[in-house]
Amino acid sequence: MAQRLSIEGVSVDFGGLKAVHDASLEIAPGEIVGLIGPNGAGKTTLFNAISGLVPVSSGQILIDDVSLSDRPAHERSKFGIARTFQAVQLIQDSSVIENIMIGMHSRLDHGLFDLFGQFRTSRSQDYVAQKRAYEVLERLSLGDLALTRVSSLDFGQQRRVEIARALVSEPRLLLLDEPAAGLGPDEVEDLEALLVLLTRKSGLSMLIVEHVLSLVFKLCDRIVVLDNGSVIATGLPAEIADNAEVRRAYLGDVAC
Ligand SMILES: Nc1ncnc2c1ncn2[C@@H]1O[C@H](COP(=O)(O)OP(=O)(O)OP(=O)(O)O)[C@@H](O)[C@H]1O
Repeated sequence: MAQRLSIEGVSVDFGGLKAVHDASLEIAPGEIVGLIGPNGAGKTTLFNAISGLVPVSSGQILIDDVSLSDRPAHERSKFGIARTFQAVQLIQDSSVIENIMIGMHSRLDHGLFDLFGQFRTSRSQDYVAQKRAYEVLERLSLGDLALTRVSSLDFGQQRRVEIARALVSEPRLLLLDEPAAGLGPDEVEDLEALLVLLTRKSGLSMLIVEHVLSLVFKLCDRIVVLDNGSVIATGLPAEIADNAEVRRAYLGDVAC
């Protein structure tokens, strides 16, 4: 099923600060797009606008031709959007499988409230949810850790669990906010292999914010560069690496 994300002239203001200014970008079905730029450029704010955590001041965010602007965050997952956060946001005292099941709520039938307003899932829904959660864990080589408490996992494994939690809602567009932050070189390689597997084999689209540029330049079909809230360049990785304005604003002499 087609799923094109279009961001058209989006601005996000915080009081007098224009965190994002008139930004436009597109992600075609199956495409992997990198969003890079210096600290404070507005990358996370744009993610938050797409996932409905901050309102846009102007502009439009569309999935195919449907505007998401007036839809609250919990409804956006029904349009096939899922995300991870810059800081790991797992319940440390709970097991891996319990954390994964939390990500399934967007797919369950929210009509099932009992007379006292308590949310109920039927036995068959519980079964389907658990089966799906185990499938995703297996896909991410986390099956053996399903019953392990999150606090006893290393950081790389916790990042993987976060991705698994985003995937159980069966998204068509995955937004990853700095998935390589805090990982060592070997873990970054593992992450790259995982992301290739998740996208290229299944047609999942991805928008990835990342400061580990070697990962972005290897993985992405296209790269969008934000600086001071504005898109200053969009292009193929080789074009971005050669772009004089991007080098001045962000890349400097970093080898890509
Ligand atoms: N909730 C908020 N209220 C006020 N200002 C904010 C808020 N969130 C972000 N900002 C400001 O908006 C600007 C963009 O921040 P944002 O976190 O989106 O940048 P970023 O590109 O993700 O940076 P980094 O690479 O460091 O994560 C910054 O000046 C930041 O201080």
